[in-house]
Amino acid sequence: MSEARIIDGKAFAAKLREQVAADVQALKVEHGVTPGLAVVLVGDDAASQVYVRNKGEQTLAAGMHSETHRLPADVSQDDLLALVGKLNADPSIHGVLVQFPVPDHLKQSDIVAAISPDKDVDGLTVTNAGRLASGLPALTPCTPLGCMMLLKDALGDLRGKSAVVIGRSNLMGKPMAQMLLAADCTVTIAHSRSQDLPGIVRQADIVVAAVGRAEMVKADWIKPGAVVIDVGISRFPSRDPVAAAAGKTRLVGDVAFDEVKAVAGAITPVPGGVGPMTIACLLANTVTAAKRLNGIGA
Ligand SMILES: Nc1nc2c(c(=O)[nH]1)N[C@@H](CN(C=O)c1ccc(C(=O)N[C@@H](CCC(=O)O)C(=O)O)cc1)CN2
Ligand SMILES: [Mg+2]
Repeated sequence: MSEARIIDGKAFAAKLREQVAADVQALKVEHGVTPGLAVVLVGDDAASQVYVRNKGEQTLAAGMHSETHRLPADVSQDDLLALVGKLNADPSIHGVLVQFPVPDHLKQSDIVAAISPDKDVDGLTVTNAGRLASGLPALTPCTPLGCMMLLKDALGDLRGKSAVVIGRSNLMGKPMAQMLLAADCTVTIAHSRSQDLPGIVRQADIVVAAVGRAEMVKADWIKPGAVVIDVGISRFPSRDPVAAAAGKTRLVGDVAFDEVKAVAGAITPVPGGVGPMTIACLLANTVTAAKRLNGIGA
């Protein structure tokens, strides 16, 4: 059997950003609306700083208004919620998100609950999660939205496919399962406590790994020809000791890529697979929110 097709999320995301930029231009010209995204970063987590900087740069590159609010790691919950309230009320802002993880003294669920569902471009509020689960128009979490785009591109029609999602987070596993269900897949949500995880995964035409354990999914877990989407990002010191000493890292997904690609039909790499889709979908969600807030048909 031939090796898996490598799904190029980086190229797909670049095309999506071009489409978003065209939509933004049309919104400006036809409606005088410039979509605006506000990102709130608490503390100095190294990876979050990179993601937030990329969000700001890509928002501007798409022609949108971008604001980044950096708060100290010891900010109080009240001060953070007050900022979210101000952004909810700001007519130049159509998307509001707080970058995760936040420091331990802050309560993630209360922060999410403070975001206006109309501006919830992470799709995390109970309103948007409920709307997704109910089959109503919703803003939906960016990473699973990106996974769905890659899956539809790889497979076309997903109807009747057996899909296993490994992971049950609000940001990824649960919305991913809802999106696959909405596409008429037969969906199983598995997780680190599932019994016989390899046996469950082996049934799947579509495997989405979002469990956060480096290289956990092995080749003998995969049905030959299955499409494998790897959402994991674990960071390790570079294999080159000189580079490692200089602080260089390498990224590893939840899937043992080198062995799984010999069995799968198609697979996303890490990096360059799902990751770049996250910010591209965030931009797309911000345009969707701007249209809905201005009563413009999406
Ligand atoms: N409020 C949110 N917080 C977090 C989210 C989120 O969607 N909303 N997701 C992740 C972080 N994230 C975006 O915020 C994100 C993760 C990864 C990438 C990405 O482009 N990954 C690249 C590798 C980049 C690298 O070198 O580190 C890839 O996989 O190719 C973009 C955004 C958690 N927090
Ligand atoms: Mg302003």
